[in-house]
Amino acid sequence: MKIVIAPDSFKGSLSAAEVCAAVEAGARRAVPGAEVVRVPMADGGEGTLDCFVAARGGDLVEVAATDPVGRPVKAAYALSGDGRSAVVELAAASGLPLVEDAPDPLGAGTAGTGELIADAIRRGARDVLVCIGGSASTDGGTGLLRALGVRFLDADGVELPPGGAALARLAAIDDAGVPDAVRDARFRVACDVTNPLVGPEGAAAVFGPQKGADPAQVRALDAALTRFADVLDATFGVRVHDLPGAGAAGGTCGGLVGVLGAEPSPGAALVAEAVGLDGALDGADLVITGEGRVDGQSAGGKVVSAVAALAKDRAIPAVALAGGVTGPLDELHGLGLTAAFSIADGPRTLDALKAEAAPLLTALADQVVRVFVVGRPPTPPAAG
Ligand SMILES: Nc1ncnc2c1ncn2[C@@H]1O[C@H](COP(=O)(O)OP(=O)(O)OP(=O)(O)O)[C@@H](O)[C@H]1O
Ligand SMILES: O=C(O)[C@H](O)CO
Repeated sequence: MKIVIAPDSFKGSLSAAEVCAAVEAGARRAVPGAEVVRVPMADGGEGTLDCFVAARGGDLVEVAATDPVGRPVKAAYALSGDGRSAVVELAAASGLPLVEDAPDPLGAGTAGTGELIADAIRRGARDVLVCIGGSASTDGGTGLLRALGVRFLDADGVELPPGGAALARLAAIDDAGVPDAVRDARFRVACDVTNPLVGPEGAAAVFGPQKGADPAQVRALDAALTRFADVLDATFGVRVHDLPGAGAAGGTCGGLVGVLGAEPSPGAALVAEAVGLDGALDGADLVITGEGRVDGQSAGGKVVSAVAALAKDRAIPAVALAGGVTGPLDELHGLGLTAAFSIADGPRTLDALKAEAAPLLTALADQVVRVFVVGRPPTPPAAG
């Protein structure tokens, strides 16, 4: 019997790898001889680099980069063992926490993330997963793109300064200096939100305030991003104004799609692909996934739904184990989730559930796998 364990972390209590270990212990209690494959998962946010390294070997590579306001910062990305694939988290070099002491909503940029990508490409990566969200900037990803050789020019042909506000003066985008290695690379973007680039639901209006923008600055940034989108359209024939997800990380997704032809997708599906979950499911009898709380949101491109969808494709039952389970779960069932269970073994505080998460998870996995085994058709005797 083969069991694949592919959970997200339980935020605030267990990493995805710890969830795997606790579930495996329970599964082995129920079926000591089971083949168990652990595939710690993530949705493009926290923990993604660790999952990638666990699945693909390789290492974290630390780079001296530029923070959102131009200061030096050390940041890491993940490079696969074969050096061909990389995962870069935008928050590492361009995240909002880096500028808590110096918010600059108009001028903050994404250069550091571009420097990490450039380093990965220099080392041979041609498949780059960029996980975006949690940014300090609203620059449309222009800082990132500049680090890869793109130039953003005003009407006099002069390079614009960093930051989103300057894009109000954008007249031309020049990608002639982008090296072949960058052009040859495949970029995929895991976005943390589905907001469009501009307008009332856009990057500036919705996420500008948390980066320090006042209402007048939000209006200025929205107008600047609109200008950016217009020039992208005129230059590359790609319209990103209303593209779902284009507004992620201050419009970084829009810039990556427009200039590099990047492909935006929900994070968990991209991580599943990057860690090879599909292959791990070969011949599996049961998939166990999970996250801190399974709820209505879990259907929206999160780990549980991505795992359930892959399992459904192969007609493998998929069970989610979670700290809390709050319905309605109809959508998740429709996506392929067989059932979801909470680790709670009685009335408990959240703190107590978090403190006891590992042993409770082991006990629950044991019970769930026992039921699964009983419900299986008996294995036919071997031929001959
Ligand atoms: N051991 C636990 N027992 C019970 N509940 C837990 C446990 N660990 C985490 N949680 C709950 O799960 C929540 C985190 O959910 P999850 O791990 O799914 O992350 P998330 O998807 O980023 O969060 P959200 O669904 O709120 O956006 C915590 O706020 C907490 O309520
Ligand atoms: O970085 C941001 O702007 C938010 O996390 C939305 O992507």
